[in-house]
Amino acid sequence: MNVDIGNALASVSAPGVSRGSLEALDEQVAAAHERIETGRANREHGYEALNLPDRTDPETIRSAVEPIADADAIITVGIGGSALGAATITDALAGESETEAIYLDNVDPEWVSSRLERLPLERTAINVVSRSGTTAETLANFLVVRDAFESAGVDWTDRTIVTTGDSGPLRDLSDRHDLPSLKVPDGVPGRFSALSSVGLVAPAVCGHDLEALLEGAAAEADSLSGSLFECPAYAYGATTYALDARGAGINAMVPYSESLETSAEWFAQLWAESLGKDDLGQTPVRALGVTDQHSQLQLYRAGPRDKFVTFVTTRQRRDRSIPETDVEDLAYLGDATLGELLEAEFEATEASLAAAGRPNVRIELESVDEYELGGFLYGMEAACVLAGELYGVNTFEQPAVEWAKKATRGLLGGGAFEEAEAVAEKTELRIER
Ligand SMILES: O=P(O)(O)OC[C@H]1O[C@H](O)[C@H](O)[C@@H](O)[C@@H]1O
Repeated sequence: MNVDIGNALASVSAPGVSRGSLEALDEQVAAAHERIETGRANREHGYEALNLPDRTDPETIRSAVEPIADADAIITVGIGGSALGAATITDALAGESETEAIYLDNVDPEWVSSRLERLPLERTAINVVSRSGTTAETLANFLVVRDAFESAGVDWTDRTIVTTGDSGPLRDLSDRHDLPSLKVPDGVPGRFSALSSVGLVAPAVCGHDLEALLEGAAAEADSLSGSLFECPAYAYGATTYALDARGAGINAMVPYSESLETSAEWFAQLWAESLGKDDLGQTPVRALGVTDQHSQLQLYRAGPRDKFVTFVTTRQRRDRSIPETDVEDLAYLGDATLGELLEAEFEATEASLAAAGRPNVRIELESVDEYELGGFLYGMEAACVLAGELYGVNTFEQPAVEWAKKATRGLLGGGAFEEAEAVAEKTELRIER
């Protein structure tokens, strides 16, 4: 991936970063890079994620999924980092596969039921994914999916692959039923595990090129260097950190490609859960170009100067002509294609923010294919690790999510948790019709 930070410079936007400030920040980037490289060399928790292009073996994943490789659909039962990486890849590449990839990463009963009812279960595979093996939503959904298969008279054990840690309920289930299984990589937090057994099972069943994904990631890994002026990933991570330090605490992730819509959701977890600590961090907003020009652009161009926009663009895409029209005012469209219209809208939106002095950064991909996608995933992970070093936070833990889990468990009678008692003490001020 390439990055263009020109519209984040102080000469263009407010808040903005001066070239001098970037040069000063580059010294911290160099130190952070040293720390990152040491962490990678020692395979330290979290930093190990940046070794995945070398550590992940596509053959191991492909042979594990071989028994279900002929599936017409694959249900991935997981949540957070155990679903979003795979979903980003299969949604981005959906046009290249006949296999339907769906993700059960919520416990909305109507939604789960409607998804299951639409599937030919006898030709559907299941990948249940959980690093801990104890995530309530994942286990609950797996029990529901298993029951649906049994009720339909389909042997779920023939169609299930488990991705989990060395121990825990899912590992026990896998052993008990002698299911094909893959181990989640040690030292890699879920939100950094897209390029591993956690994120590559559904893409493998969908027939996507795992080697190309990892080659793209490896090329991005090779670009990591001690200067933000030589490394696109670090340029992005450092610039977002510097913009936040100057008041742009909201980062709107706006891919100009429908196939990258899910990547904004993946990015939101990566950025929020890695950097949102010690009263620090940036708020990621999931958005989509051109669509959100008609919903959020007004705020980005004329609202508070507390945000910046990250555009993700692609140079190549399948195109389609816009037919001629007899509507005089729209005649100009008849000479264009949809791709030309999308590009013109992106350039116009990018320029409209710059004209209003609103910071924005462009991430450029050649196209949406496995190689470029692997580079993008890796690049954003490396940018996040760098930003975490600059913020001085613990990028790889997420202690704040535990409170609600304990409260949930207490509310369902899973043990005595003071968090559950706190739920009952909610302050109320109800306004009713
Ligand atoms: O893979 P699992 O152990 O099921 O965890 C799934 C997700 O839930 C956790 O609460 C964390 O917030 C996420 O970082 C993680 O990806």
